[in-house]
Amino acid sequence: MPITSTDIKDLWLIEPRVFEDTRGHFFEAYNQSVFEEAGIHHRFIQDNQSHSVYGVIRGLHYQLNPNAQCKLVRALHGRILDVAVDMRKHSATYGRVFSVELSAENKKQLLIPHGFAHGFSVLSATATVLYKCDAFYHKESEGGVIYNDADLAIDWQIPEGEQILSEKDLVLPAFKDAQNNF
Ligand SMILES: Cc1cn([C@H]2C[C@H](O)[C@@H](COP(=O)(O)OP(=O)(O)O[C@H]3O[C@@H](C)C(=O)[C@@H](O)[C@H]3O)O2)c(=O)[nH]c1=O
Repeated sequence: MPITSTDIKDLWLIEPRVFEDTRGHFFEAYNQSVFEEAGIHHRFIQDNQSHSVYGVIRGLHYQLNPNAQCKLVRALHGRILDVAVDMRKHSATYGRVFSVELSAENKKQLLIPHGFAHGFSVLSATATVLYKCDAFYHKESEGGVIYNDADLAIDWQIPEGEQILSEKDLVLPAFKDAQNNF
């Protein structure tokens, strides 16, 4: 299960080793000891799953400290563009956007640490996304950044007229005004 660093500290890309045979395939979707060996120490305690149609953009979301969440994200079905934004004020990459396509086919996973906003867009007809979290959902700690923030300038790879967002996500603040205790 190769775990590779990205150009943002503590943000990791995981590509499981897939075993194919006449029956189909097998892979370890998560193995705590492999992560520990790579120096990544998180204890996942909640799994979330969502299903969305083409054009949906969910995000950008985070939970504030002390309820910040590390997330290990993958697509069980379909293709998504997964996006993480570094919100750690003292980080050398503060405000940097990282995006990667995660799909049922490429089986890639993104490990997003505390201090990041997270979102994704759905590139296929439908997509099912599963992410492990190391902290429980805490509604009062929820924070967010507007998906079309001018400074972040994220390309969600969905034409403007085809983007679908929740009412909640349409009124999130700009990156520079977002609540941030990271
Ligand atoms: C996130 C979450 C939501 N909910 C409830 C609240 C609400 O009624 C319903 C749908 O919630 P939302 O609209 O916030 O779902 P969604 O927009 O999919 O929110 C998620 O977006 C992605 C990008 C993330 O990174 C997640 O952390 C989470 O914020 O589910 C839970 O019960 N537990 C949870 O952990």
